[in-house]
Amino acid sequence: MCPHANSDSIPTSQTEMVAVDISSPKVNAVNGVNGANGHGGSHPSHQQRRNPYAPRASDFLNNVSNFKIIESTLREGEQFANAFFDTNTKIAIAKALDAFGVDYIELTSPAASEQSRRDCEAICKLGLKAKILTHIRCHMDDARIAVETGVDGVDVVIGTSSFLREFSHGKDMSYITKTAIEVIQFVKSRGIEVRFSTEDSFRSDLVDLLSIYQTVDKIGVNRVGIADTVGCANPRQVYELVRTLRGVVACDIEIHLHNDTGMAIANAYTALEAGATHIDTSVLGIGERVGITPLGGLVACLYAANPEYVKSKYNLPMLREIENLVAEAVEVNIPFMNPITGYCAFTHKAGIHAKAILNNPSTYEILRPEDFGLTRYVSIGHRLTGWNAVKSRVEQLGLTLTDEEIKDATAKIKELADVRTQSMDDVDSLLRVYHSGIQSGELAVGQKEALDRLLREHREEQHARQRSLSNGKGVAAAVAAAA
Ligand SMILES: CC(=O)SCCNC(=O)CCNC(=O)[C@H](O)C(C)(C)COP(=O)(O)OP(=O)(O)OC[C@H]1O[C@@H](n2cnc3c(N)ncnc32)[C@H](O)[C@@H]1OP(=O)(O)O
Ligand SMILES: O=C(O)CCC(=O)C(=O)O
Ligand SMILES: [Zn+2]
Repeated sequence: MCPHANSDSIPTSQTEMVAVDISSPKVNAVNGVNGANGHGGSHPSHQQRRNPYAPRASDFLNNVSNFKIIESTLREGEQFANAFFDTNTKIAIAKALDAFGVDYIELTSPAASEQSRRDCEAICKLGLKAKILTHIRCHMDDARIAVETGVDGVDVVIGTSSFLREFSHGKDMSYITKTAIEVIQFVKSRGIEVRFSTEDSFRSDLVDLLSIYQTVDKIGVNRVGIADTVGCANPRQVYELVRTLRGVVACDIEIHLHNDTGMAIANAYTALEAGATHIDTSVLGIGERVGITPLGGLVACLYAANPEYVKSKYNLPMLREIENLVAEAVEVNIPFMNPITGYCAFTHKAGIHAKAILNNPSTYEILRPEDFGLTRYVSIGHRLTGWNAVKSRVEQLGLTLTDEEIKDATAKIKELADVRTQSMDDVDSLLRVYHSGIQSGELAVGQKEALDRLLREHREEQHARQRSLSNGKGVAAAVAAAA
């Protein structure tokens, strides 16, 4: 079972880990989770004052708390090797993204296939709050088809690196500029948004880039786009290019970042710091090769910077549902280390962490699971556990033990966990046996042999009960068969 089941109950079916759910209001109250401890930052300005690394007033270009997401699961995401989205799946994904609150949804080119065109029209007719874009080559044939679909805007792209000019479309910069002007003016004449992007921007000549961006800005393009098509850029390069471009164009700046070297989230964050206004994402990052900036990872990163802004803009508890929807559609699992929704994103294990987390989750959490509709866990059935975590479980079970007794029981858990990880049931049984031994006077702190005997007796009793239960079932089955 995934530990993030959105429930207040203590999980019972985890086999690998004993986990204490510390999300219940009672425990929260006891540990002051909802108190004025700074966790999750209900007052970001206060947090920022205390954080020397927070954005400064002098970072006047910084858009970390003022950005738009262009969600491209239904365009870039369709380029993921496993992706095939039928019409209903596309509609379900578009509706879910809209309910989550993304600003734009980008769709595959209607020139790709007849069904792609029909799907684009169908999604435009849904009446979503998000603006619908489609993505085309810098070519009048594609533009003519795109403007007839009912989209709110068209994203136009063409390669500007020498690689793509030579081996993809074979056009030089003057042809590219001339065609870009023609396409942009045509789309604008239809009264819809238009964006112009250079593919493979980070391997393109800077003078070529700035020159074409300046030209399209002058003729009134809504946005220009930078694309790290091969995922070669690092944060410093992203910062420099966006910052330079910010000084050259007046229009909005979008950025599209591939994740070939694992930089896509960091690069997106840096782009916002440098003045980018729009970030392309896809759910789980799916796209060509290893894909682009993942929606969930970007949201985690931007939430960490300004939780109140991100909470007010997006329906965060929907993230898990959207990721499950897309993961199922493309037949992949959610990676265990996925930000927010990874299997153990909010599970704390080592005793030192557990103690501090129980006192104040801010000690080891930058994201509040509650804000994402998820649950925090402290895992205790292992040899790295500590008596503070065990004490929390003892209290959840409603048992009364002194600190000295809890430390004694913890030593036993560690001894057993040195052989194998203890399940939730194993730890609970041990604590109950320990407690009743103390209550009955059969056990005192440090009496290892007495504890071993009580545990042995408990196990034998359980086996006997199981045997009689299965015998009972056998008799019932025989009676039923005879009848
Ligand atoms: C980096 C990116 O992800 S960009 C977006 C990628 N998206 C897609 O490719 C959408 C899906 N693609 C398709 O369905 C098809 O490739 C189509 C319909 C776009 C074109 O199909 P075809 O006409 O059969 O051409 P094909 O795919 O073999 O080659 C691409 C053609 O577009 C040209 N081209 C490539 N990029 C561009 C561009 N940005 N602007 C204009 N023309 C371009 C190429 O020169 C080539 O033209 P050619 O037919 O004269 O050789
Ligand atoms: O249109 C864009 O900006 C990006 C196109 C694309 O997918 C890429 O270059 O990787
Ligand atoms: Zn891409």
